Amino acid sequence: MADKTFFVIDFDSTFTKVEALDVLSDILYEGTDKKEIVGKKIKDLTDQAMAGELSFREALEQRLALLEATKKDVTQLSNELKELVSESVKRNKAFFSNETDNVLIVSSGFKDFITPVVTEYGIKEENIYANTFTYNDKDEVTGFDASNPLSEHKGKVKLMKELSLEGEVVVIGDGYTDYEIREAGYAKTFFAFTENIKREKVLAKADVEANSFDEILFTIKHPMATSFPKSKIKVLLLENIHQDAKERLIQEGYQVELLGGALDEDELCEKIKGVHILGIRSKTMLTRKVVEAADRLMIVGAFCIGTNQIDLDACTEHGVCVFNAPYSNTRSVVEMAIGEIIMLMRQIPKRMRQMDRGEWSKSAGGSFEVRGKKLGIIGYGNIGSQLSILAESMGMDVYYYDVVEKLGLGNATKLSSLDKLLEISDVVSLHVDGRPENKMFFKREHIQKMKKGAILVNLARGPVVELEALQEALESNHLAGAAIDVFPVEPKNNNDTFDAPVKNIDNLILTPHIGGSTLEAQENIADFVPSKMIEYVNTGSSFNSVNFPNVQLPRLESGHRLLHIHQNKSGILAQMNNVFANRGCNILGQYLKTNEDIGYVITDIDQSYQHELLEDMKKIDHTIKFRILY
Ligand SMILES: NC(=O)c1ccc[n+]([C@@H]2O[C@H](COP(=O)([O-])OP(=O)(O)OC[C@H]3O[C@@H](n4cnc5c(N)ncnc54)[C@H](O)[C@@H]3O)[C@@H](O)[C@H]2O)c1
Ligand SMILES: O=C(O)CC[C@@H](O)C(=O)O
Repeated sequence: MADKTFFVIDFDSTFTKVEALDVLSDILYEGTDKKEIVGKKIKDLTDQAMAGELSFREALEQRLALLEATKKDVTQLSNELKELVSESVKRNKAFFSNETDNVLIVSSGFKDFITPVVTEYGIKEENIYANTFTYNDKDEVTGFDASNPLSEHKGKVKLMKELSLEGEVVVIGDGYTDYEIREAGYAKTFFAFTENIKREKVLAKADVEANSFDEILFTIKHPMATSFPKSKIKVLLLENIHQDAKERLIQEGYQVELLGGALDEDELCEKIKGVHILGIRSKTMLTRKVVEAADRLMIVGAFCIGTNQIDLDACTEHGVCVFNAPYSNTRSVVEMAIGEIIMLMRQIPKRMRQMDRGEWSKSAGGSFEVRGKKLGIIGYGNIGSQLSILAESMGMDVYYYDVVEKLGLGNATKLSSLDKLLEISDVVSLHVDGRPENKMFFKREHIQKMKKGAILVNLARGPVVELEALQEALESNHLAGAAIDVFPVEPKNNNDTFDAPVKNIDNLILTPHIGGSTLEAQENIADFVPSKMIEYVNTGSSFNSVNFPNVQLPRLESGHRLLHIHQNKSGILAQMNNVFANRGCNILGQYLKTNEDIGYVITDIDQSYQHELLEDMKKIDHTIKFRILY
């Protein structure tokens, strides 16, 4: 930023979200037939003038002729406009008062309603350049002061020439008349402000498009630039994540790239550079090498339940917050398990294969109802316990085994021995999580301990079952059937080929990891995970994160929020509070939570603080990441 920079800011659709004369027309004609007709005419005239298609004076005259306003209406207008100030202007209130000598409102609107709005932001009255209404003795608006250059065609340019500001000038606005200042050489940079409206003709002329004041301050490296602008947040979504997720994140203002399959480690190390938010499913191995190659990564979203594909320790050490969707696809998995259990008990896969081969085998041999059969569930978590309810409602006797204490639902019986469960169950269904200790958890010895003629279902994780042993058990008819949805090695995408140690068995169902692949589940996930990501970006809330201390935060109403992630060492909070004390900073609220590895401190502070405070925060010992929100 130059030593002296002036900020020339437009009012309508820039400082405020709206065009003031549109609002005035609504006030005047509310509840009458005229509201729509006059409103439309006013809007058309405004758009034509803003796009440079109609001279400003003509547009102004025609618009005022349509409005029959009084001083009282103008006062009502400014009161309404106070509520309609652009969000990013509100967020940066401190900037306007800090730069009070350098901020100029240059508008072809009217001081009569602009002044009460902008002076609340510390903008000086003498720095407001705009038209003024003329009134008759009944306080009715009769027109405008025609000697004001801002009422003329190219009025803003004329005014800037008269002002001849000494310093660098940045002009910020949504209209063509704002661009004309830059075109005439009275400004160095024209920011086309698109937070409220995007005018293509104006955008085409812009030096920079800015969809918020945050972005402007960030771009010019203003010392008060704080929150990272949303439009600079890059999101990479892999593995065909549902389109709704992409749309949700785009709506939030992020840049989003969506790719079909997974990437391997080296590809991902390249692709992840500059990415702030990564979305994956079960195929992407997010290794330490990838996390270390990520130079901007803040958040990882697993658009599924399992997070075993993610090096959570590496993420935590690097201050990357990981979310998953722990419930969104559980029902889909349960329904698939139920369907497969019935199919296998009735030998349907075998019958289908026979039919394909032209064999007609109408026989009840080896086919059973599920009613009254014993279902043994291993892993009684979100899926296992839901399966328990549905299976019981079909008349199955449910038994379960879990490594932690779990309350049995319905009439399910808890077993404290895995062997006991294997010994009695007609169907064994695996629903354990993918923790490293569960690799090859269900081995040959467990398969052999299963009842003769029993059925095995694995919709949990591929490495959990010793598939070679399963193949032998199926070939020898020790087991009557199996359904396997997950495999130790799975293809990266739908174009890759697949092979597994278990195959060519009549009563076997193999599926390509689709337990959670229903449209309902994918839509639920596409809603849940982005909402967590957005909440973390906007409020710092880590609630439901799988690796961060879970902190649920209130929305920030005023003030600034400092988010500090550090290694969990003693004395960090004391250091932090010393910084606040030394910089004379008023703390509005503070939250601290730690886990074994990291501490997460959130401090809400009053907006008026010395900017050097932010640098001090980054220098605190063992800091991993620091960011600010407002
Ligand atoms: N096939 C699919 O498409 C699909 C879809 C969703 C989930 N999943 C997988 O299903 C599994 C279950 O998901 P969830 O949401 O119910 O998980 P969860 O974390 O809610 O439940 C897992 C349960 O298993 C228990 N457990 C872990 N190791 C165990 C062991 N060795 N012996 C006995 N109990 C053990 C845990 O204590 C926990 O209660 C996970 O592996 C998940 O990744 C697969
Ligand atoms: O959809 C996926 O890729 C994974 C589904 C499932 O394994 C999960 O963990 O939720």
